[in-house]
Amino acid sequence: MALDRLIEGILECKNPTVAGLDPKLDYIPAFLKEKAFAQYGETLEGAAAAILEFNKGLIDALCGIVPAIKPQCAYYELYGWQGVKTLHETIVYAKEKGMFVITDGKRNDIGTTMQAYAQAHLGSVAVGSQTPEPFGGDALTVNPYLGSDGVTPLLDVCKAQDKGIFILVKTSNPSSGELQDQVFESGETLYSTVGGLCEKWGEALPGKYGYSGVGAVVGATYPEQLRELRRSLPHTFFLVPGYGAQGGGAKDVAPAFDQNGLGAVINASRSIMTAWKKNGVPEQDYAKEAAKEAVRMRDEIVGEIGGLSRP
Ligand SMILES: O=C(O)c1cc(=O)[nH]c(=O)n1[C@@H]1O[C@H](COP(=O)(O)O)[C@@H](O)[C@H]1O
Repeated sequence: MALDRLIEGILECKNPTVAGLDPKLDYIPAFLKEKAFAQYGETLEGAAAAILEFNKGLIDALCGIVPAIKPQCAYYELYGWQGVKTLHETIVYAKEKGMFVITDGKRNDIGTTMQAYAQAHLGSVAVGSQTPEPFGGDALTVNPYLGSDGVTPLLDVCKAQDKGIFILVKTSNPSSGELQDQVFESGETLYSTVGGLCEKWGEALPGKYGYSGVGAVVGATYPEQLRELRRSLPHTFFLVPGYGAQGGGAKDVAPAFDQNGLGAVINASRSIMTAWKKNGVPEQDYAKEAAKEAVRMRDEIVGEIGGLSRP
């Protein structure tokens, strides 16, 4: 089961974190942009080439330290089809380096369309006698707003292709409570109801460490909800964004973990990608500085939770 592979990567690296790759041209050192623009001009192609080099440098520096990356599709779509090609090339490169890839697409639609998203991001598609993998990520973030028939096509693809999904349960943004904290007549919140569905959907994808292939996204900015959901969702692995740039710290994310220091992977994007700018190091050292920040983040979180152990 796919999230077992993520858990194994976490245990090998002794690091329950994921590096978000949300590249904007502003984050990219001038020397990489100059090289790409000299070859392709100040065009979408030039931007996409600079992003690919930036990502490859980060992946080279982070692999072996961080078990996974999470590219957010929007930052690639921003640069048109050239950017989307870079998304694919980034996924392929990270997988070649042995990293687990969570494609952050937050996709959802009616069943037939969801089937297409599932095949695009986690599966394969028939083209004549061939069945190429369009993107090839290991897991996809998913919006549950359309209900079960928007999710079950993914479960079938996950089962057939050994992939996983992360369902938005309690997101990290300031307005997440507007809808997600609404209380039903039963007294249950919307986010806990969606959490319950994750447990149910996950029965189709059991894993060997007790966590299913249906994970939940719960923000680092809501530590109380993290604690509540960790207790109520024993088989649901958490993807926890909101550490770093959004203000979450090690103490905030600690309630996401179980007694073995497992059960969650904490994401940081900007704080890793832009560490070189924040710390004022020479731009050639951008990847080294990202790795330094990833190690600092790992040590802070592992220190807070008291280590990780194989169940
Ligand atoms: O699904 C996500 O990854 C996600 C869910 C959520 O609730 N909050 C959230 O910030 N994210 C994503 O996590 C990343 C956070 O980036 P930083 O704030 O730069 O670390 C972005 O790619 C967001 O799109």
